[in-house]
Amino acid sequence: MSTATAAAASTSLSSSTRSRSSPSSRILATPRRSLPARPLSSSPSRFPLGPVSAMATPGEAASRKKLLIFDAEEDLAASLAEHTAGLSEKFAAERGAFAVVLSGGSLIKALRKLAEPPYLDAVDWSRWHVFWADERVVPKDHADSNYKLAMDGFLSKVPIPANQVYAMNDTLTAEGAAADYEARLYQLIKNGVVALSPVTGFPKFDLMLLGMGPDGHIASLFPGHPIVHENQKLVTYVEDSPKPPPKRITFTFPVINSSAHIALMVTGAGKAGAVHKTLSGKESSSDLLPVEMVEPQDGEMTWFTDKPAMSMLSSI
Ligand SMILES: O=C1O[C@H](COP(=O)(O)O)[C@@H](O)[C@H](O)[C@H]1O
Repeated sequence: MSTATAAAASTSLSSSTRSRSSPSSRILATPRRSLPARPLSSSPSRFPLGPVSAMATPGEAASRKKLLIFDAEEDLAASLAEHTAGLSEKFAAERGAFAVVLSGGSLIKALRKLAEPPYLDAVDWSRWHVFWADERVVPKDHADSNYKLAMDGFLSKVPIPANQVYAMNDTLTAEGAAADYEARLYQLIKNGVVALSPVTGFPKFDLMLLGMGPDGHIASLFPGHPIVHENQKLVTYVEDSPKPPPKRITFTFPVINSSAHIALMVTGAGKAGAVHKTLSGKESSSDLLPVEMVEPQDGEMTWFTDKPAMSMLSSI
């Protein structure tokens, strides 16, 4: 486990099967398919990837989930930085680009260690292409802008070429901005900056960094909103978000679930209810929360959580 110093518990999850094993590894479920551990690159890595990533076989459809629970936020941030830097190195070596998707909210603060040594100097930032899972339809310098949040808290501190940071066009309506972002995404798929999933036919981002709201929303996909069922478009929009501001654009579930890697950062007691509903394994008669619909089709998912977020799961 890559977080040995973090006093983190590592748990592999699958929504299809749940069983118990030793308390040290606390494996709740077996992966759907067992793939041999295999190095991804012959050159030594500066950022050793954890067991989930090391087992991935590019091009093969395998869905894996891993749960990391941290005692301290510092350790979560360190692990998230290591995870991201390792994937950056892997994809830069494999395909010459690292297409990474940011969210807004508390995630950005948790990325801060990437802008510090050793990552600041060691990461090849020239390979990064940065997107947003969702954006609020406000000017880029508005306090509610996810672009501004990421720029102030992270992007301004690392040398990513400015033309590789794909912000929403803030001069358009919500509908127009979603269509514009989707058109630019199609162009970047054509150019090979973003890969295409052979499994789903949707764009396959190298890393999708997600947060989750207390209501179980991810990106701007809110519980009970019809856009959670969008299955054609890459990017859609809402004009009635229950969380302000009301107008937002968002990647759709087919895009999110086609990612090669999803890192979902969920911390705090306020999120324990949604975490419990998602991870307890109990059948629920109510509709699925958006977070429960995160299901990688062609990749791997890692939860970065803390004890307060896990507090309603007494058996974990
Ligand atoms: O509104 C949003 O909320 C979610 C969750 O934010 P958090 O502060 O509770 O972590 C965020 O992931 C999303 O990008 C944002 O637009």
